[in-house]
Amino acid sequence: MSRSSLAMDVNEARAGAPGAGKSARTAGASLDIRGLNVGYGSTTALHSVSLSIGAGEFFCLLGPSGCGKSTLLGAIAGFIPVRNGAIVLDGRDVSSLATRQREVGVVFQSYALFPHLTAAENVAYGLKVRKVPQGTITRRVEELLELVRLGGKGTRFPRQLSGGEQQRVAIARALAVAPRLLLLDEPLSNLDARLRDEMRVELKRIQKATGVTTVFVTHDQEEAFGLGDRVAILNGGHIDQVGVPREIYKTPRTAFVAGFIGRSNAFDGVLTRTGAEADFRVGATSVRLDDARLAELPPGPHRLFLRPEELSISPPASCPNRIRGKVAEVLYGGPTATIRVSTEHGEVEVCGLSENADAMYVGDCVEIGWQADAGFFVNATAA
Ligand SMILES: Nc1ncnc2c1ncn2[C@@H]1O[C@H](COP(=O)(O)OP(=O)(O)OP(=O)(O)O)[C@@H](O)[C@H]1O
Repeated sequence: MSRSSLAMDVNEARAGAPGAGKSARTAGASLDIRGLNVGYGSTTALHSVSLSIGAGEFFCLLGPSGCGKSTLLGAIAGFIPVRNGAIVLDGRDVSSLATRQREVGVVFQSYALFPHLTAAENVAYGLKVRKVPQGTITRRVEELLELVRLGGKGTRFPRQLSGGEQQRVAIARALAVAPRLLLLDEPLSNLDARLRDEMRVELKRIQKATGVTTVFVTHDQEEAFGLGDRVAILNGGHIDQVGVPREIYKTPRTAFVAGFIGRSNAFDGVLTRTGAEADFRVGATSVRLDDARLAELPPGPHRLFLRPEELSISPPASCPNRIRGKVAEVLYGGPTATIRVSTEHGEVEVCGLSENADAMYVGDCVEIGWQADAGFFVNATAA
């Protein structure tokens, strides 16, 4: 189905929705969240959260349990009142509007389908409530069921559909009223690993086809990185970092993000400067760093984080950084293997191709190396 035919249908579907007409030209709205404070009684769940999400963007909110992801989504949807701040959709402050007037579609972890309605009737529900003409409803439901690859299954009841199919009905139902914003709260976490992978691909396809701005909540880093054009990391009701997945992985801005995203080895060292000379030492080991990075670091203590895949065992002679250790554990993981090595700086995790670990055994003496541009430092003031 082409994007233009969907967009045309979107306009028709939206004709029955409040505020129809003038805002129906593009499928997705831009979203600005400004200084949002949200709480429950004496608990403050969101502290002055600000975010800008572009029209048509697939944006992920990622963070551990209790960091405020669902609260933020609920506030955007209009389910949870805000104490301060503004939620602005395409330049219009919607903070005090009811959910229905915000033109948002919501999909939850539990599909929340009406069990006594068929898949098609579930998808049609919002359109019926909005008194959209029956002909438009029939056409739109058919198109949406095709979009989520459920063509021909419209007459089935939810109990006659698999978990993945039910979730696709829930997505089609949320899209039926042509929302400007699609909000998804851990929608894949009830599915098994294989189905979850398939649904990720489907979701991305559906989002690109409709162009609807999407905010997706998850605690699963792989999911957020796989789906999100950009990702925000929430920590205790604050946003620690917003960026494209690669930027967040390669250059975490806070110690929390460094610890939460991926795995890393931490080396505590001290930088000293004597005239133009700078020396970063971890214990007695002098660590070679890129000149540009060295220039940015003030004298004093710093923690160098190195990803397991940035380290190699038996590095080439040209490798500027190397430490010795003893293999403590070899963990086979299919294409890659993780080797834990005991060193004078503590246990270090190295990840590489498993074929390189085939002849490695616990107790072997090894050398670990890394390049001068490997790893990252966390800004002390942001940590
Ligand atoms: N109805 C409520 N009443 C009181 N406190 C609440 C309520 N809902 C959430 N909270 C608190 O607000 C904070 C944020 O909760 P929220 O559900 O938004 O986190 P989350 O990141 O979505 O967590 P999870 O991943 O476990 O769903 C938590 O401290 C939580 O205990």
